[in-house]
Amino acid sequence: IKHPLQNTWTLWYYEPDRNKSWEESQREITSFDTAEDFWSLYNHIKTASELRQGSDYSMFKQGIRPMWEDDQNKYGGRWLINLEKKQRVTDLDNFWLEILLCMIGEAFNEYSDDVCGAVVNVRTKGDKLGVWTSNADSADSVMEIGRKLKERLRITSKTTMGYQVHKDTMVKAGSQTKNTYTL
Ligand SMILES: CN(C)c1nc(=O)c2c([nH]1)N([C@@H]1O[C@H](COP(=O)(O)OP(=O)(O)O)[C@@H](O)[C@H]1O)CN2C
Repeated sequence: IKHPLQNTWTLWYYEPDRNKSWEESQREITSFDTAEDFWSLYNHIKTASELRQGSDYSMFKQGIRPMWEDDQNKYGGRWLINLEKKQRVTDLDNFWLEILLCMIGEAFNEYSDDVCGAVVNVRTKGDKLGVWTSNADSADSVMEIGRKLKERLRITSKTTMGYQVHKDTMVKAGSQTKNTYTL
């Protein structure tokens, strides 16, 4: 039999389309709830570094849409990892896979329930990885999730990680958003 996961996860794909709104451009691909089905999906699709620039993958718990406005996201924020351009070849795909495995493997111990999902933004100006949590005010939860991420991704001080509250990002989208926590 297949190995069941604690949660069901949904993969979304975003590609910019001038004829559609941002929300309409978010496409739900498929959901899975076993380790085997995760791997067959992962091995079937392009890696993040193979996507067109401007595209995103998002993987969220089933029922949570990959957007600030979702009830599960609106009081939360994200741990954001900004990559250097050259890290697309060396780190992007490894970091993204490691984040996916942390999530489906519930690696954040008692704080795994606060994890909503993760987003990878493939951008000319530098790729970004975000892990979204549901409550920006739970400092211990946010910090423990950040610490575990840093550990599992083996992120050194070279790569910065900051936690941004979605409410702040929404109003400052495009310019620099302040980090409420940093690691
Ligand atoms: C419901 N709704 C409209 C809505 N809900 C959302 O949740 C949401 C958006 N809109 N986003 C839009 O994408 C632009 C680029 O952000 P980016 O994170 O791709 O980053 P770049 O500026 O492309 O690097 C954002 O400026 C925002 O317009 C982003 N976003 C998460």
